[in-house]
Amino acid sequence: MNSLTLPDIATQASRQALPLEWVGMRGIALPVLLDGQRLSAKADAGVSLDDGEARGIHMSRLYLALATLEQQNLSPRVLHQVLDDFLASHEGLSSNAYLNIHSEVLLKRPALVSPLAGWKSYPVSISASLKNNVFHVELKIDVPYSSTCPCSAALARQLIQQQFIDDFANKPLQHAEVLAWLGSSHGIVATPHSQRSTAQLHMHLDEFIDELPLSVIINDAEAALGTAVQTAVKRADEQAFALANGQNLMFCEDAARRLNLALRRCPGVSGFHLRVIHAESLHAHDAVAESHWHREHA
Ligand SMILES: Nc1nc2c(ncn2[C@@H]2O[C@H](COP(=O)(O)OP(=O)(O)OP(=O)(O)O)[C@@H](O)[C@H]2O)c(=O)[nH]1
Repeated sequence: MNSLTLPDIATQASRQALPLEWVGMRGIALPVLLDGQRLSAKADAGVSLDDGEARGIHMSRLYLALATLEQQNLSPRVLHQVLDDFLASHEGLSSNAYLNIHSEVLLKRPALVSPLAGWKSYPVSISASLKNNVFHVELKIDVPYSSTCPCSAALARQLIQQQFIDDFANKPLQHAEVLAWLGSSHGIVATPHSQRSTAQLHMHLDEFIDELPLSVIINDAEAALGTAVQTAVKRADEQAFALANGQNLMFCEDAARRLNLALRRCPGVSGFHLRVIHAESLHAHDAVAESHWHREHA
């Protein structure tokens, strides 16, 4: 039997008395409940070390406090509770606590026409902090979508008009001939370029909401954009997607403005910063627009 007590380095005095803003662990593996789904997540947990004389914080106490998140759906209230636990276990050492959770939400999406459906994953990060008793929670979501360049579409249409002039000028129009011409790549000589695009949504949430408004935000963002990327696709779905893109031409500025107006109406969102990235197929660089908003308090 070992009668020696375990050395506890954390309780020693620091050789250099200096407070630290953030001390903790990053990348802790954790199963969480998000929107009723059990998901694999990574957590970053930390506190400030205000007592500059103290050698270290107690990492295990932060780690153990995360167990709450295995059982309860992630909500501002539960995040607040975990941050309270962080601080209660570091009384006299810390006044600020931080928790970030990174995961991917899976949503089942129906096809546009066929009776099929498939899964889409959305990267999600939740950042909560308790600083000098002020609680703050933010939510980041990435939403992928398709964007077709309106300028490219107009230029392509002009080329098609020019081809029509070349082929039909001074000729009586025959319905069957025009129909065949419209269905040929000889007639429709040019197509606009489209790109897979991403909306990076960074929202500040009301602290008293019961649950994180994940699906609401994703659904509203996709509805505002109009051309969400698809999952299961048959030809009928692809044709409907081509029509949706043709009726929904957008520059990155258009996408940013639409999202701004949609997010303002989302319940539980008190402010946001959004960035849309159109990964151009015209260029090797991206077209990007950003916008932010904060609710005015009466
Ligand atoms: N503070 C700190 N601890 C570390 C670090 N790296 C590893 N640890 C270890 O984290 C472990 C848990 O620390 P504590 O939470 O203080 O463990 P403990 O003293 O058994 O737990 P309590 O009795 O609750 O204080 C210890 O074995 C530390 O050595 C580090 O960089 N800083």
